[in-house]
Amino acid sequence: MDLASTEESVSELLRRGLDWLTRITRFDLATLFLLKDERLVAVAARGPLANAKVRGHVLKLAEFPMVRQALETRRARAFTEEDHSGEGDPFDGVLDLPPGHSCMVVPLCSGERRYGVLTLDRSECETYPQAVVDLVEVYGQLLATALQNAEQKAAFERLHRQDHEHAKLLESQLGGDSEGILETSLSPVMRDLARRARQVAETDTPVLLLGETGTGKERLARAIHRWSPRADEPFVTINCAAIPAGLLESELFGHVKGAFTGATRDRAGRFQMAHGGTLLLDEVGELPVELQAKLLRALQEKTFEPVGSDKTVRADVRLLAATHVDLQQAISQRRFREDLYYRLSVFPLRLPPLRERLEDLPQLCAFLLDEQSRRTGRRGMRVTSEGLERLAAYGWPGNLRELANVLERATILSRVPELGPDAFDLPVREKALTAAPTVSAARAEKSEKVATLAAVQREHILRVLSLTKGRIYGPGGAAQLLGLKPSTLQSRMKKLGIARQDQFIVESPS
Ligand SMILES: Nc1ncnc2c1ncn2[C@@H]1O[C@H](COP(=O)(O)OP(=O)(O)OP(=O)(O)O)[C@@H](O)[C@H]1O
Repeated sequence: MDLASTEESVSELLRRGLDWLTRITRFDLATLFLLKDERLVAVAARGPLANAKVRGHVLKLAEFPMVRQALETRRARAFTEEDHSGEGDPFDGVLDLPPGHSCMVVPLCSGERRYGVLTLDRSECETYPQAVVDLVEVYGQLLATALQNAEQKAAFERLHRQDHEHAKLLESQLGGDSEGILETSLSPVMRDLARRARQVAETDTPVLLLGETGTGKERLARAIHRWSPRADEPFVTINCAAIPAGLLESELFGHVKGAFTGATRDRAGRFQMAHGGTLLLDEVGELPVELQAKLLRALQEKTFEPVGSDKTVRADVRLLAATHVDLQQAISQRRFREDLYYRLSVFPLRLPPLRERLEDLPQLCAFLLDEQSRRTGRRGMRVTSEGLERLAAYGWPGNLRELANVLERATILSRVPELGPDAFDLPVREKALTAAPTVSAARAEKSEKVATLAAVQREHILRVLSLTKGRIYGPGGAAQLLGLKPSTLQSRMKKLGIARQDQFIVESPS
């Protein structure tokens, strides 16, 4: 037994074990030794002779062949006067016991495990009778079995704790663990949403998650998976907007070797990977029309053919889809199949934008700061009430994702744990940026004071820059989102005075 990890329950067991022994036989000293690396270490002692020196006494097995023999044969034995003179006394140098005193060694073994020995000593010079030795031997067996149970229980609890910690770590890495926030939300809309999500999670019904970018659609999808009977099976996601249209079919349904240039081996698609579990089709509105028919069939019949194969594959998948675009509009523009839409939208769940659930701001900030502390190493960060007021006054076009970014930036830059209003580098125009992209332009037009074209452009660029955290270049950068060349965007920004006035960090390509 690993002494360092000897758990409370084991120590308690040993203590009580020695107490019971007093009812079986007489002794002046009963000592429990546990075996560690061929040495016996005294961990507990009872009786008038027990003292601090006895506890902690160490015996090398090699120096006490009869003790070793008791352990190997698993038989208790009484020491005779002869034995003492041959091998010496285990307590020589520790106790002043008369030569030939009563002594017995009892192995503590259970199954394959050798835990140690129990020794009994009496000052009288009289060998323990065999009947007593037999009785204490049985007692030793019972004690060893109890030790084994306690050890297994401790190991099980340790494992369970580790498992729990692993699961928690994994969840937080996956961005899970926020179901609590969904369900304890102060926003009635969110609470109702969480309730409905839990209900639908129990079924295999497809769910369509709607909401602006960053409102938590993917996070809710993960929660639905975890709440579902498929929770122990894979959760697979695919972002239809992030994969070039030409590769999407093979990503979704897999391909066989030789299906196209570069297909050097068979490869399973996300549908097969998600077999038994859940597949989230993120940005489903971006799915090319040609693929939509195949998806519909995969949904209805649970079968499909990998690219380049005529063999039908079966996959049992619960489908969740998410989009921030208006699919009805996409249908009217013939970019989205109506039959697929109805199939996907059996159970739509719309996530409210952050600006419509500001009552959750304090709880969300606390949650996100805590979650980020693992990454930033800054524990105990909190937003002051003035800081919260400032955050509540902002429109959050990037929703929870933007909030997470703003908080992380503030945490890194702040020297103190309290984040006040000045800690946040929010885009200057705050509420003016609150409306969704197209709405903001429309609103500007409708407004009594009609904004100039430059003002609308400026507002739009600012909004996109705040979404990309000021990044212009690369995939997902502002230039790509706006459909402009980076150099064009930069010169337009210069003209509109954006970079200088609004202090955006504008990265240059390295
Ligand atoms: N309930 C929540 N509590 C805390 N953080 C959340 C919650 N929901 C989402 N977030 C955080 O907000 C960010 C965006 O979430 P998510 O990716 O789920 O949004 P989305 O709506 O799928 O975004 P997009 O439409 O851009 O794909 C993530 O960092 C996520 O961890």
